[in-house]
Amino acid sequence: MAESAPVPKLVYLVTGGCGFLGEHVVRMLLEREPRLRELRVFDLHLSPWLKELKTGPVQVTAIQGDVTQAHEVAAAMAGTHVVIHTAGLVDVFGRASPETIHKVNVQGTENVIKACVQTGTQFLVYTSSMEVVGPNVKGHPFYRGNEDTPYEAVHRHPYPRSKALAERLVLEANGRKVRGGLPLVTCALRPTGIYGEGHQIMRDFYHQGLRLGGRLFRAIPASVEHGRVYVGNVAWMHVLVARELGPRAALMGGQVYFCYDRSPYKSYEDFNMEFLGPCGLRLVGTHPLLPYWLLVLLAALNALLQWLLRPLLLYAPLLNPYTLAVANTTFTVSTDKAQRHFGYEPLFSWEDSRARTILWVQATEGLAQ
Ligand SMILES: NC(=O)C1=CN([C@@H]2O[C@H](COP(=O)(O)OP(=O)(O)OC[C@H]3O[C@@H](n4cnc5c(N)ncnc54)[C@H](O)[C@@H]3O)[C@@H](O)[C@H]2O)C=CC1
Ligand SMILES: C[C@@H](CO)CCC[C@@H](C)[C@H]1CC[C@H]2[C@@H]3[C@H](O)CC4=CC(=O)CC[C@]4(C)[C@H]3CC[C@]12C
Repeated sequence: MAESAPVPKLVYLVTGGCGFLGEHVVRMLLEREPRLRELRVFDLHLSPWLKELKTGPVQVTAIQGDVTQAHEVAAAMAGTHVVIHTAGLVDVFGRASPETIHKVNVQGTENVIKACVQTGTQFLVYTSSMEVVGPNVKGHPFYRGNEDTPYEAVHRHPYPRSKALAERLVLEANGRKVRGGLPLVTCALRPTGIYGEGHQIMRDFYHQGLRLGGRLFRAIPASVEHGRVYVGNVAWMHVLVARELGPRAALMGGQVYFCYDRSPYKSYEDFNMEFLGPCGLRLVGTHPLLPYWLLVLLAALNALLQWLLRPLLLYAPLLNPYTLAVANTTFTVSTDKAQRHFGYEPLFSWEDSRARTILWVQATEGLAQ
């Protein structure tokens, strides 16, 4: 007798579902999670593309809400089976205050955990970050590391600090009893630098290159490798984890997984040129054009200007002491933990990931910045 298709019965909620990664998670769930009955998309700002999704077989519910408001989170989560918590304030440029970053990333995560307990949601997947590990303030390289590689994770910047605190809360919550008496099963995914369709910083570099007559200038030595992962593969890992947390709770509960695929190890700038090159940009210089001490000085000057101008305007350039330190420190991942624990294989090859990203960069040409 032919096997019948599974009856869709699960309710998922994706926080931050209108963000760069969140949108890919939402679309991937609709494409590849046959057990889905309802998908709730929770975000501070709802995107217009959500309307297009409402015509399929899965009920898509858009919920405008704030993770820092416990009652809004609890109301949205009532009756959900799985929550994928991607919402976060991704700010390493000094746009938001450290207090706001903490509030959204840590308190927001605390609210999601509390809501799981209160409403009986049994599975929580948290989008953490490589930044939870490093690069650390000492600039130690992390070369082809895995989840068990010893590394001195010391942070001073509010963003990595908040992600580390939030990740700890999520992992500590594993096993806590939720409403109805079942244990909460949690796990954290740590993407390295995500790229792909919708990546704002890539778009910024592209427009900067266009303004500079089709050129970008090398600032970081080509020998400094930076881990990158395609957004579609990060989304796929979230979908798989959410699916496997039930059957493999004993193995996966309370675990962390780096998000990885077969994207090549390169410097941040050389990697970006994989996409920006075919779009007509050129990276000038085989070595950094400015000496490192001058970049450090410029980054410090930017930080000072940001502070001085704050009462008048928001000055938040890409270069600051923190972004320079991250870009200038080798941080690469080499692991198969996700493959061993839940059978993850990248859904998109490097060639596909590259081609999709190039198409997207080309399509952004002429768009307002
Ligand atoms: N972009 C990257 O390279 C990496 C990102 N991550 C993590 O992935 C997650 C998603 O990041 P991206 O998609 O890049 O950022 P994003 O800024 O594009 O998306 C974040 C989403 O969260 C929403 N959000 C922010 N504050 C909220 C609040 N108070 N209540 C409800 N929703 C709120 C935003 O409206 C946005 O739609 C974040 O948790 C981030 O820390 C981790 C590693 C790398
Ligand atoms: C010195 C400049 C010369 O061109 C280059 C500056 C590039 C930086 C803006 C980026 C270099 C590394 C990026 C970070 C990294 O990919 C890890 C991240 C993980 C996250 O969870 C959030 C984003 C980010 C901090 C990412 C931000 C941009 C860079 C610092």
